[in-house]
Amino acid sequence: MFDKKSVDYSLYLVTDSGMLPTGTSLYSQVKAGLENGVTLVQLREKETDTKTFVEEALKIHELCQQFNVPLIINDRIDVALAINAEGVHVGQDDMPIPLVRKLLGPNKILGWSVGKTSEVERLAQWGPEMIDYIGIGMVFATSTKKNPKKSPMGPQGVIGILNALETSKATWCRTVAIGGLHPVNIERVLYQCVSTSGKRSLDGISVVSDIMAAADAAAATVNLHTLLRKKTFQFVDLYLGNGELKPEGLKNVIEQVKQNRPLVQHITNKVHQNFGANVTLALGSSPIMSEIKSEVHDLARIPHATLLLNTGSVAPLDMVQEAILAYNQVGRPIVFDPVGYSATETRHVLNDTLLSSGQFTCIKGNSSEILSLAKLSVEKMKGVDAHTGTIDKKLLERATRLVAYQYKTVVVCTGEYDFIADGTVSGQYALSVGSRGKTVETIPCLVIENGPIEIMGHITASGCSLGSTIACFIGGLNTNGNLFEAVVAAVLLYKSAGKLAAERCQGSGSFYFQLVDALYQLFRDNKPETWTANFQRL
Ligand SMILES: Cc1nc(C(=O)O)sc1CCOP(=O)(O)O
Ligand SMILES: C=C1C=NC(C(F)(F)F)=NC1=N
Ligand SMILES: [Mg+2]
Repeated sequence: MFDKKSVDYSLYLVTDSGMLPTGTSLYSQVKAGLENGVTLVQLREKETDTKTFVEEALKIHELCQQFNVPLIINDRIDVALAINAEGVHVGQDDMPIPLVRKLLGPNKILGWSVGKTSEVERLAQWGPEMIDYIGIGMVFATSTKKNPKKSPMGPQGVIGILNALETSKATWCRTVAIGGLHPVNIERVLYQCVSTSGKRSLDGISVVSDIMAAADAAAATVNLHTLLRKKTFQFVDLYLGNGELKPEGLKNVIEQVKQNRPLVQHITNKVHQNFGANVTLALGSSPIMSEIKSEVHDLARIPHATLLLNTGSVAPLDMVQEAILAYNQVGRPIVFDPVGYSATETRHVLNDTLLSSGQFTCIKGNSSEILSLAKLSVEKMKGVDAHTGTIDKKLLERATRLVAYQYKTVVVCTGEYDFIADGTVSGQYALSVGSRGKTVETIPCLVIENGPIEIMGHITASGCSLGSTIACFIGGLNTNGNLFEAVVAAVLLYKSAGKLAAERCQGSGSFYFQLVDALYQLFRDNKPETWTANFQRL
């Protein structure tokens, strides 16, 4: 008898004979999968009559046994018992779990579809004898599941389920993600989907169409298997270090920007466009304010191209998502500015949709945007720290660290103080074991206490143009340039220029121009030792 505690959930094929390419069969697709690394199979046939289902199940079971791979039957407990399959997978609307377990006995695998944290709390109450694993989904939109009753949760929704498993102490429960999983997004899912404590990551991924609808199911499986064995997601062609900052580092960043004159594509709001273009020019870089879907792949391929995505823009969603895909595909950086993150439901949904559409290199926001991205709110924390009018620094540091860790990017939280945290954990990921010691508390983080520049808030697009500055500095790096260093340099330069301009100006009008001049001068001088802004490590 096989031991259900030793199941390998890493590459879980769920069948569907409704999408088979001509010349293939259910049997041939499953066989190709098993020969190339599938570790678990689920027979899921919604339209088949019982007689055919049982015949198929017997054949597929016999095949799985040749590879010593367990077979799970979807929904049909009677068929599972009839053929003595290794387990059953049921959904929320199928037979109640305690009854399924009663029919199966203790030694068979029982899997459950889970999409909400309340369902996790339920399974925890049932205890370790009940649910063995959960299918967390759907992660992304998929046409495979007919009339779905739930909407895509994205990698951040998966993190919420992993956190709920920890909170409810369901340590025995294994996890696979499912829904729209393909090579284009699997590394990002494995990289981001770690519980916030760092203790737990996904035990595997589950696919239907990537293999079942593949003309070459063997090649599709090999590709998936390779991604699962990789340990690093090099999502951008930069050095994702562990926060080290070399003494000459800041000077070195600007040298590279001067040398490489990066192209910075701005997809941004109307008010920021002109100022952002001028800031980009002042920083020896070349702006392009294109929102044309059909040229975005060409732009992304221009050497040192970088995307600045500011969601105050009204560019069509499909064009923005194409831009994210284009820059991710060529490993070029994207700076994301989630303007008004949750000020309105519309913005909340739009920003969450974009945040689950690709891997960002840097997220820059003001304190209220970062606090809401971290799902922390001043109100919620008010009881803890009676703060004196300004949001307390501990809360902002925590929020910056959380967002960096959960989205695996560098995060800049701007305001009275600027916090910068590096959640990229060197691009590392691993199945099941979590982050192996890299936690929210231990990722690199620093604060720039430049003192408030009151007048900064009196001109348009001052925050947005910090985004342009960060994009210029990241984009200007040579391959393997230090990402964290470039972001720190950008914020230090920007704040120092702001301070200089505030001293020189006679009002908000001249501040606008003094700021561009100050950026221009400090950039060309490239003497970081003269900059007035400085940082403290946290
Ligand atoms: C079977 C199934 N369950 C889902 C859930 O969200 O519970 S999504 C899904 C279909 C996944 O198919 P594909 O890999 O082709 O996107
Ligand atoms: C609806 C489903 C959700 N998840 C899974 C699996 F990934 F296998 F756990 N299988 C299903 N049939
Ligand atoms: Mg079902």
